[in-house]
Amino acid sequence: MIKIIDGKKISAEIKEEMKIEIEELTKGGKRAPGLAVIIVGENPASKVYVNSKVKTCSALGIYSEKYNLDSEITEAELLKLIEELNNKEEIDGILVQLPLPKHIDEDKIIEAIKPNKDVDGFHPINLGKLVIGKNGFKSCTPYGIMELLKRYELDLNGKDVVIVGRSNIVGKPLAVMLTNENATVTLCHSKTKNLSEKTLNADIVIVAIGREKFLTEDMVKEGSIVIDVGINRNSLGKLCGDVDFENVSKKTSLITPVPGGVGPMTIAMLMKNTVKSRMEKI
Ligand SMILES: Nc1nc(=O)c2c([nH]1)NC[C@@H]1CN(c3ccc(C(=O)N[C@@H](CCC(=O)O)C(=O)O)cc3)C=[N+]21
Repeated sequence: MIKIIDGKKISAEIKEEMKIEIEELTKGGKRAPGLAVIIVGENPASKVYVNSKVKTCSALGIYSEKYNLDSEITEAELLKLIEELNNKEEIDGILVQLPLPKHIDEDKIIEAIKPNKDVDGFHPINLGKLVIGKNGFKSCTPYGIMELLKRYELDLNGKDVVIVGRSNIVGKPLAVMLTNENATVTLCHSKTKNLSEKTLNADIVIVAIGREKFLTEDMVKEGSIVIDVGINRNSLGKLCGDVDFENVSKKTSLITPVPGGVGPMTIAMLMKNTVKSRMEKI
């Protein structure tokens, strides 16, 4: 029998816990947490994610504002909106959905968000705090993966973890988080030599590169744990991860599915960061 790590179930539990926390806050006469979500342009996938974030907010009692901006908006106009939201009392978190159109500098936008409202955890200040082990916002996807491992009571002490993919929003921060929990991390990427040799020796393999069926069964050790961060559409338009689930799952002791694995955790941790931001102002 395939043993899965059920991100959908765990994210539902986390959301339920937060809902109660928010109810208590507002019952005490305090303002609810507030999240502003900004989307630029008409990317259909981005729209789906943004709508799901807004829906989750309302299910939990989080106040939200959604800004649908035209793809032609200038960088200066977007910066102006961020500045307004930085100064807006009822907004605790600001999320600018990525990717942005090419004429807008993503780094500049991220850096304009006040670090104490950067619930995505993408600002250099928050990434820096993570590296030195200080309290800041953690990027939602790696944070969600850490929470999954924790709630499945998987001991990371001295474990060999291989991450494939070195993005600033998943691979790199995840390598730091796992290191902070005493795992031995190997961060692999497109220039890595003998990748299979590394993944075959790993207790845990985490793949975040965005290529369907990239991780195959000949690349994993019997009894290992596999975490799939990929979100791809296959030729039939079906959502799939970076792992050849059908075959890899025959060897793993635990594996995350796509959908229903890491994805729902990303949204849950965004909500968690928004609540944290609110609580820190009380
Ligand atoms: N500033 C910013 N922050 C983000 O956090 C961010 C972003 N930009 N740009 C795009 C990526 C992608 N992302 C996902 C969130 C939830 C699911 C999710 O809930 N997935 C479901 C399925 C959803 C479906 O059916 O399409 C699942 O895996 O079960 C997936 C992907 C957040 N992102």
